[in-house]
Amino acid sequence: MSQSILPARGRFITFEGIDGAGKSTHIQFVAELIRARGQELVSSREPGGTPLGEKLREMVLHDAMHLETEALLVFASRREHIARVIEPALARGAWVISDRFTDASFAYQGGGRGLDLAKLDTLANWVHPALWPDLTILFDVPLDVARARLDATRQLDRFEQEKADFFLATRNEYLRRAAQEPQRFRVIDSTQTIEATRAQLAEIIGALP
Ligand SMILES: Nc1ncnc2c1ncn2[C@@H]1O[C@H](COP(=O)(O)OP(=O)(O)OP(=O)(O)O)[C@@H](O)[C@H]1O
Ligand SMILES: Cc1cn([C@H]2C[C@H](O)[C@@H](COP(=O)(O)O)O2)c(=O)[nH]c1=O
Repeated sequence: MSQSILPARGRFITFEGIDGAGKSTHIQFVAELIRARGQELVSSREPGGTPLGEKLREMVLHDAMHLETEALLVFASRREHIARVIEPALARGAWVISDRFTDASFAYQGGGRGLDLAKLDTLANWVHPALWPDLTILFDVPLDVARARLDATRQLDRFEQEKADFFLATRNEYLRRAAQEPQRFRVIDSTQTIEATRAQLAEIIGALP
């Protein structure tokens, strides 16, 4: 009788933080660290990561909508992302890094917009009952630092135009989740220099089995 040997499941790593915290700056660096380990890597983002998800992203970032519509759209994008990108990649042994995942929904829709966290739990349990990141790297900065970085660089989308109390609540919800799940989260002080952050990231990725 022949025995099939399945590839070991890949790892799923997510990056989180308020807008301007610096996560996008560091994702390419982490991707290179992982590829240097000889791993196949899929680098993606949310909302987005699939053709349909990217259309939903445009709506979520630019069109005014009810806060529950916003939550449903980010989870619709996520459902597609998991089915078409994340699960197939993990199943064939590839590692997946995603610029944001469900922690962003808890932080932005829950913390920032004030949507009942129990509704977000329901959506998360429906859309991905058995999938959570193996590691979540949270880039943490005070609001004034994030705001100065954003103002210096770009045209602001619907979230980036929000006021300080929105980002304060978003950041607090991220930190609350990180404190609740210390085994999954690594919190990086993103007020450090880019070089110091890179050194910390190299340590974190290097320590992964
Ligand atoms: N440690 C740092 N020190 C100084 N500037 C930084 C640091 N990290 C990032 N920046 C700068 O801040 C700006 C915003 O960074 P980045 O785009 O990575 O933020 P982000 O968290 O991905 O934001 P968003 O989620 O809105 O895309 C960039 O111009 C980047 O060069
Ligand atoms: C996944 C997800 C994202 N958001 C928000 C957070 C950001 O403001 C944007 C994405 O932009 P980025 O600069 O590429 O990070 O979308 C959200 O509100 N809820 C979510 O679940």
